[in-house]
Amino acid sequence: MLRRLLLRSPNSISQPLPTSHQLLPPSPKVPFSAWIAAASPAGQPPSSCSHNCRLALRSLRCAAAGGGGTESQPLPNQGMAAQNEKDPRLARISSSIRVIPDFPKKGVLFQDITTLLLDTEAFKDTIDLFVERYKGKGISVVAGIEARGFIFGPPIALAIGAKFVPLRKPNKLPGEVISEEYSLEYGKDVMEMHVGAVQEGERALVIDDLIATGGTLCAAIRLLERVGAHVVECACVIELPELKGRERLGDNPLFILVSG
Ligand SMILES: O=P(O)(O)OC[C@H]1O[C@H](OP(=O)(O)OP(=O)(O)O)[C@H](O)[C@@H]1O
Ligand SMILES: Nc1ncnc2[nH]cnc12
Repeated sequence: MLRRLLLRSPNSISQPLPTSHQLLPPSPKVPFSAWIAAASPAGQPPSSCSHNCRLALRSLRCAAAGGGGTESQPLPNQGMAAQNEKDPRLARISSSIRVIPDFPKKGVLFQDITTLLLDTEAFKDTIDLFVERYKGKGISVVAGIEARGFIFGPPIALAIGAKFVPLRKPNKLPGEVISEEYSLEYGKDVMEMHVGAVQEGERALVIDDLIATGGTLCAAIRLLERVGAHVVECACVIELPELKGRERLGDNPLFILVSG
């Protein structure tokens, strides 16, 4: 699915990485240097941002189902999300994410968070936004999805006083596991979790970098629910709304920072 035409940047690590989320190139097939020149200055949202990279800090449409937290520890609803959309940190986060067309397959617009990780302020703001939302909410487990959920999950877990549980690709965890198969935008995969890592009744947060079709997060939820945990919310840096992952999650709450 080709949603927007962007130029592919070179893979060479000697090149500075462009840090523009959803930045439209001057025209297709212009040289890479022209694309760089069109990028917004560091820390500034691209001029197209208000239209092309709408910032979204949404809680979910299923909040009414009560999945957003316990009655004593409610998570903010959509009203709070609208207020947070004005948070200036979101523009920097959005503009620090690089978009690469046709990776790993033709038609996929790949949202590359490695450029966000190079921007120390944007990376810190990303973690802070999640920590501000989840601290003091009685969450005892942060479950991070391999691979990119392993980047964002551990600092959040440490900051909110929860344990970190890795949800891994098959045959990576050495102990006894439970497994769930799931489908992806570009393939199929299996997710595994160590038996005994999460206890019945624990309150879990699921972290990943991105929701596309939602298949990955659904598999994570199934794993956690199989052992009797309560998934308080799923949280991602990026949502690709056109792939309707939010709908696939049904009543499970989803919190995201930016929309791709
Ligand atoms: O919403 P979905 O359609 O399920 O897709 C989202 C998943 O796809 C990406 O991971 P990927 O499977 O590419 O694995 P990787 O992080 O190990 O590269 C991304 O990091 C999410 O985990
Ligand atoms: N478009 C995309 N960018 C980055 N990761 C993805 N995972 C699934 N779709 C993706």
